[in-house]
Amino acid sequence: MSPLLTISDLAVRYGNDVAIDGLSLTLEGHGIHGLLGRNGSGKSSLLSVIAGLRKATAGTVMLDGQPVFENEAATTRICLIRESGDTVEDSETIATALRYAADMRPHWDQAYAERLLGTFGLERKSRVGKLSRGQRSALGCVLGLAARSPVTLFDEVYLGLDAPSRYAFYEALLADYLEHPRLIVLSTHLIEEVARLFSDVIIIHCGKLVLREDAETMTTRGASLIGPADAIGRATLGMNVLAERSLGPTRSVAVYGATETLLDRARDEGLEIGPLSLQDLFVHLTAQGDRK
Ligand SMILES: Nc1ncnc2c1ncn2[C@@H]1O[C@H](COP(=O)(O)OP(=O)(O)OP(=O)(O)O)[C@@H](O)[C@H]1O
Repeated sequence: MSPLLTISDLAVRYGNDVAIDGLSLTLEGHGIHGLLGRNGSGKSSLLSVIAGLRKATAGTVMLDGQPVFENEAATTRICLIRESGDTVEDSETIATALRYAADMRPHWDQAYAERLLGTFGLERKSRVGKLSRGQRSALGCVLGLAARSPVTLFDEVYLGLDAPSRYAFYEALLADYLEHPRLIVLSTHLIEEVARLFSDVIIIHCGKLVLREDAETMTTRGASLIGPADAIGRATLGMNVLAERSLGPTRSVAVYGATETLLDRARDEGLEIGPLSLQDLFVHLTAQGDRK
């Protein structure tokens, strides 16, 4: 059965610090969801509440209609791999970490885990406490992928991984997802590197949901327009202008929610129309608004 994750009016506070502020979101079926947000926007807090590791201050997280917090039936179906790489005690070996994961994870694939160790150059007998930061992250990738959990959450797992290892992770994730579709959430700051993996994108800012859109729609709705300032002014009437910049008489704008009709108007004005990358869209959408 494909999972249904329902997050309703979620709030997470640490004393007076608001990490998540009335966020509602439904994730259904299979997909690789990109979770984007600036530093301190609440990604890790959100993921740890989804995984049932932290109690929400208010609101609920339900998996297939059941609350996840203090509910083993739900939490065994959710695997969160955190940026800290806190998988097992430092004194344990990688082999032990794999054994624990095999005990905890009903869909664990030991042969796949062993292959992934080879991919990331990890040794079964190595002590976790002696791993470098990147090797710790690689172990997190192995544990998260081989768990094959119906809901798999990767929270900035790439920290410390070098570029070849990050690309190996992306390739493994995509190949394994295609063979074993599941609900994956990947939080990342390396947007351009992973954008191609996302089936949809969730952007949060100051603990609130700013945008949730499937990746394909997102690329068709965003555009950059360049041309004379007066023509830009006429063409962008009715468009959602996220950012603008002037260079002498020329102006460039980033717009979101552009329909074909509006873009036709921009073409008629002789404007140069280009794509808006996910990274640019993210930067513009999260450029304003300080946490209170
Ligand atoms: N244990 C904690 N105690 C107090 N405040 C916390 C704690 N953990 C997080 N916060 C605060 O909650 C807010 C959200 O933090 P969170 O770690 O969820 O953000 P994030 O989006 O994962 O950030 P980053 O991208 O920098 O890792 C921040 O303001 C942070 O200072």
